[in-house]
Amino acid sequence: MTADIPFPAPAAPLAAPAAPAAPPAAAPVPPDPRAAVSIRGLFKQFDGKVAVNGLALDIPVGSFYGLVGPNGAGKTTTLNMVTGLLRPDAGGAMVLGTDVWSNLDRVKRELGVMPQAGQIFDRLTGRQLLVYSGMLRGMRRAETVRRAKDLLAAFDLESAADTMVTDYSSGMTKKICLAAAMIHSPRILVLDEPFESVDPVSSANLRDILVEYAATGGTIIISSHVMALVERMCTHVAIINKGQVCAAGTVEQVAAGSDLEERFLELVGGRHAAARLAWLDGGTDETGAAVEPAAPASGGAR
Ligand SMILES: Nc1ncnc2c1ncn2[C@@H]1O[C@H](COP(=O)(O)OP(=O)(O)OP(=O)(O)O)[C@@H](O)[C@H]1O
Repeated sequence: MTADIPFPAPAAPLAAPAAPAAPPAAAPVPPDPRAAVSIRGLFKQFDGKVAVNGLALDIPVGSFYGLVGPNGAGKTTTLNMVTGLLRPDAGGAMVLGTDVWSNLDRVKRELGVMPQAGQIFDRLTGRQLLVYSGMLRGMRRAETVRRAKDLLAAFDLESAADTMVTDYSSGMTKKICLAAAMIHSPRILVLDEPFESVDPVSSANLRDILVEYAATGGTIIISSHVMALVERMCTHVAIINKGQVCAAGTVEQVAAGSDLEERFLELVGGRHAAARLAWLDGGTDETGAAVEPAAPASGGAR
């Protein structure tokens, strides 16, 4: 157990969130070893630009946790640091009481991380990819073959089981990536935009699989831009903006009696009057004069 290991502090002063002038900042809350994931002071910058800025969050065991935020808010960078794919500049995370960066192998056994399409061996067939993913996790071949069959059926991919993944549609690729993350029955699933490009029928099936998984005590962390989906499926949500958590809790707490999307817009801001793209009507220029179609270039093939 490594619950008492303090997370590394930044070596030099970092562009941490501005502290209020008064009252003095409270003592930092230590990470919670009972949480599925407990994040404290997570910080990452790329070329001097801060992507994640001292982020802290506790994700309870058995929750279906949605991370939402505008483009570039730092969701993927946070998930990459929590899952051991990217080393933080400062701060850290604990997974089921184990510090991520001092026990990476142990932490990885607990996690099922959905790979991105560009991170898989797509010249394997769907079935081969699943068997490979299971065996990579130390599972016996016979067991991986059995589970691969179940997963292919659950994700409606049986007819494409022996087709190379490179020939899958983007929705099918998403599904096989999710299946690959689940084959070793991890206790925590981390899914970056799992429903993107998945058709409504497959989405509904996928939702059922995830809800069933959560009912058995599994924890699911998804990032998504689809607020209605988060509101419908997730038990908890964190709104992330500019590399920090600006609200977190159960969906009801965060929505605070409003629609989650309304609340998101309220907290994140960024709405502005629609730009007038007058030329979109296709007929007039800025003076209101009719726009003539350009004459075809002369000298072309006749
Ligand atoms: N490898 C990288 N190199 C340089 N900058 C990066 C890198 N990864 C992320 N960033 C920057 O960090 C910031 C946060 O990016 P991140 O991908 O974490 O946001 P996000 O919330 O997942 O966004 P989206 O919803 O658009 O996927 C962005 O400004 C992004 O440009």
